[in-house]
Amino acid sequence: MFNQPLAPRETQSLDSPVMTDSILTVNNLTKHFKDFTLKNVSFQLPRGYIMGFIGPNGAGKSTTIKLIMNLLRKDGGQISVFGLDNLKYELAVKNRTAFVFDENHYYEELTLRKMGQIVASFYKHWEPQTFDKYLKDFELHSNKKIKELSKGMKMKFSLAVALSHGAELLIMDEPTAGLDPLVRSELLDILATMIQDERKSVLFSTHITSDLDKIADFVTFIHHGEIVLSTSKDDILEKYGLVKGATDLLNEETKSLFLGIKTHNYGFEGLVRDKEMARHFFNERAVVEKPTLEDLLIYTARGVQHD
Ligand SMILES: Nc1ncnc2c1ncn2[C@@H]1O[C@H](COP(=O)(O)OP(=O)(O)OP(=O)(O)O)[C@@H](O)[C@H]1O
Repeated sequence: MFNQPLAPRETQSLDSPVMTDSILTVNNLTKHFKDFTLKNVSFQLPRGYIMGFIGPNGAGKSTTIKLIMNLLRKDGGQISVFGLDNLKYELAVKNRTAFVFDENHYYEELTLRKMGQIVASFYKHWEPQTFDKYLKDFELHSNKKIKELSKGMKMKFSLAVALSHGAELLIMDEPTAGLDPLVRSELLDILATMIQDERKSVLFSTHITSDLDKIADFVTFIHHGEIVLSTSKDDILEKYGLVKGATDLLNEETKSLFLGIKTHNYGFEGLVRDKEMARHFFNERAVVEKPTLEDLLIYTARGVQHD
């Protein structure tokens, strides 16, 4: 069912949760910079799921996210959030969206309580009790100043803010970058809990693919400003295959089966889109295993570079 195109319902009611299957639809999004172009980026995030947005450094993840949040001006395409155009209904979209990114955008000298009060005034549906509950759960003392927080604590504070205004869509740009494994694991648990409310969705950009192995339902992979694939994680892990064999199996014909290949002293490893086809083709001569998302990222990036 995950691969079916989801038709967003263009209901333009602003406050009530819109019953649409797709909470975020990006269609043919284009942005030109001097040395980089985001090319016709399209994907859909269904309501109630977590999507990992992966790609190597400079692939266009932050640019796409900034365009969704209207922090950059697009050159073409459409973005609809909750079935609403993100520019035309910017305020309504922002009230229902939480944005967490890997930079501190709070006043260093303020206490968490004071900062919370200021942030509260930006949102229509601020929930003070929820905010206090998260500060407590995350062991953040409300009388501490922002500048006294560690990187992990700042991330938790951003998350407490993000989760306290009834947002249905949580967009996180590299939230796990620079966090220790314990805090990363806590963050993933929080997201998994959040998603139990089936109205909520998370778009999560990262190049730490092991985080996505644990929690993502969908994966959208961007490379050189283009979407390479956008599908359910299970679909990728079931269909794609990592082939391992002796180098003498490689010739012009067999090489064309691979999205990316790495050769070493003992043989080769390569990623194929169709595991069953590779099993059939190589028969007993090669081993075909389930890839990880990291394999997918590495081999697809290699393959595309070598085209
Ligand atoms: N304001 C800008 N002006 C010019 N070029 C830009 C601007 N913002 C981003 N770029 C370029 O766009 C490309 C994509 O950058 P982007 O930040 O979207 O990548 P990313 O996938 O988020 O990378 P990373 O994982 O390193 O954060 C890069 O080549 C970057 O130099």
